[in-house]
Amino acid sequence: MAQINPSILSADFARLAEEAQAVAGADWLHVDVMDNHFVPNLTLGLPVVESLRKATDTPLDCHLMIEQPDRWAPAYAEAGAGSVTFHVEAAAAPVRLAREIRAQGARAAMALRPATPIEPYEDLLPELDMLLIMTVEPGFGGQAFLDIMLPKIRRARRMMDRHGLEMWLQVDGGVSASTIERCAEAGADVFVAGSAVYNADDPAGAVAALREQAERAAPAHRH
Ligand SMILES: O=C(CO)[C@@H](O)[C@H](O)COP(=O)(O)O
Repeated sequence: MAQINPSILSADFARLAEEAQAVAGADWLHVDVMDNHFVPNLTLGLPVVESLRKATDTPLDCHLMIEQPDRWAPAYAEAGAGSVTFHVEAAAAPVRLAREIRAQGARAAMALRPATPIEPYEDLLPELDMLLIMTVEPGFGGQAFLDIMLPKIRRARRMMDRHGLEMWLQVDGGVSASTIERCAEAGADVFVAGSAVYNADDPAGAVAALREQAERAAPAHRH
């Protein structure tokens, strides 16, 4: 089942509650936390996540693009995020961190920048509920999809299947009506979309259309 997670990075930050409600049919709301160190951009932190939690029933998928995720990630789970993603490039102890996130009752996810290979982390996969393969350099919305990431998505899905893991495979960056089918064919099942949703005249309609496209393109055995 394909899941569509609109990224509020492309929303109007002065109207976050309304913007969250505009995509009430989404599976998760993707919340990009950036610290201007791990990536060259600064967005929001724990107080905003706490407030968003109260403003919407859609579960929050927090993507931490920050240094020292070992110190901060469990607090996002405590603040009400249903899923917390840390970057492996920034984590000091990814296994311990994934266990701490799960111990707080959230799903634990690990993200890879475009240049980070998946192979060294194969043994970590059972500790995770989701793997995020970035399909742009993290930091900004509205960038062009990197189709050179498609082989990595395919390899990741094969690896998960080989280990018999039910975990989710998320893609983030440049996901739109013209790229989502290639991601779904390659094995992704959770799709973050910022500009493709929030720049649309009808954000809720864009979520539904993207989901339908992804469902249609998914390999038959994944339906
Ligand atoms: O994490 C990021 C960017 O670093 C993303 O979540 C973007 O917000 C996706 O935006 P679009 O590429 O879909 O416009």
